Amino acid sequence: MAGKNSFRNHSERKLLVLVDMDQVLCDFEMRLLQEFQSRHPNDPFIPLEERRTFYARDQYAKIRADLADNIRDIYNSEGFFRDLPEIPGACDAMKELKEMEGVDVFICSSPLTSYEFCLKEKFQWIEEHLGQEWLDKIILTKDKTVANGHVLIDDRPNIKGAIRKPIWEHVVFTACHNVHSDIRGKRRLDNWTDGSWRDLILDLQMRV
Ligand SMILES: Nc1ncnc2c1ncn2[C@H]1C[C@H](O)[C@@H](COP(=O)(O)O)O1
Ligand SMILES: [Mg+2]
Repeated sequence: MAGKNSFRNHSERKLLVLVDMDQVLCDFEMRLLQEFQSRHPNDPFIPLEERRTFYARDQYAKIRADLADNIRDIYNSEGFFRDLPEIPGACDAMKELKEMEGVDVFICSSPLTSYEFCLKEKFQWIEEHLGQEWLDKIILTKDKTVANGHVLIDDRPNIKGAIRKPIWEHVVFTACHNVHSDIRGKRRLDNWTDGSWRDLILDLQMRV
């Protein structure tokens, strides 16, 4: 009988890896801060090492309500998602993952509800940074708990949705806002550059 952490119920024996975009492949927080400082040089800002909430606007709202509105205006602007910088090593790791035997990798991202630019620009970012063939590897959903996979690599510490116990193991990708979060026994992946992601994948593959 399959145990709690076993993946034996899956019909395919490939490891299905879901990878988030914002703050895992692309640096949402750094660009948000740079743009905020450039547009509002006289307003207080939150340095990345002092970020705590998942949504930046929630932390800015505690300083002043209008700062939260300014933050939202930035990520709703044309070009914001298209021009996000890459998290170091992310694209090389994704390309290597895609070529790994016994691994199938998908990008799993939640678009903003105000989708005017965000939706299209997520596709543009993927095409520019990873290549056209990755356009077939995109799962865009407001509810990641309904996505099927063995593992979801995502910076959001608490991922909630319609399914109370999602099928995937959530590996928390370390980000400025979650360094101090209580992740309750979940594993972390700190970066794409020190090679530890390969150990994680090997470990997960042993259980497929
Ligand atoms: N740190 C963030 N502050 C505000 N909004 C954010 C942050 N990270 C992501 N978002 C937005 C942008 C995305 O469209 C959605 C969901 O992001 P995801 O990385 O897929 O959980 O929230
Ligand atoms: Mg994210």
